[in-house]
Amino acid sequence: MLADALGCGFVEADDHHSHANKDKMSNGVPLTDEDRLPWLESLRDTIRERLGRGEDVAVSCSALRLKYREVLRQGDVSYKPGSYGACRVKFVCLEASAEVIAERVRCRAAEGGHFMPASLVRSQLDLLEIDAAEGITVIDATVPAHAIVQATVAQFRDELASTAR
Ligand SMILES: Nc1ncnc2c1ncn2[C@@H]1O[C@H](COP(=O)(O)OP(=O)(O)OP(=O)(O)O)[C@@H](O)[C@H]1O
Ligand SMILES: O=C(O)[C@H](O)[C@@H](O)[C@H](O)[C@H](O)CO
Repeated sequence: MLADALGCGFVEADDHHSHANKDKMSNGVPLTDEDRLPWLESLRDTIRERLGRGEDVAVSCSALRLKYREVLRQGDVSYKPGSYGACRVKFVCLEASAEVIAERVRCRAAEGGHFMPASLVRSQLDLLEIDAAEGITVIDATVPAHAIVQATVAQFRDELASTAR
């Protein structure tokens, strides 16, 4: 929905996970940083390729830790570590309580549509870290999806305009 609103391409980060990573998560075992590195590098390369072609892209991704986001920010070849504001790779954090998130994941797992069990939600939230200096946009994810998109686009238009090349 966000990609449509921005008129850009879309990449689902889960499509970049190896079979081994997906199997691990299906079995209720959290991934390690080592498991995640090749996945993040693959996403970084995809972002780099798209930006290199002059395209924008929206990526849905559990970029939980600052060091994961630093890999993704390298998708902008001009990125200097720590210069968050100047980076073409922007993040939006969809915020909801642990209960709301676990319930959504449970519903989705019950529909049989996803490898990720609700039992892993706690380990994901335990890893989530956002450094205030990053200036990440935080959006309330408990409102309807179209309102989330609207709020995100409003934020992104300004931010993207300021780093457009
Ligand atoms: N704004 C919303 N209001 C109510 N339910 C929502 C909202 N957004 C998503 N959901 C529901 O939450 C579940 C998970 O949503 P979705 O698969 O889009 O999340 P996701 O961020 O892609 O998850 P993951 O990163 O774990 O794959 C779905 O069942 C979806 O219908
Ligand atoms: O880094 C990870 O542990 C994974 O990317 C997970 O976060 C899941 O794949 C995601 O939450 C389901 O979409």
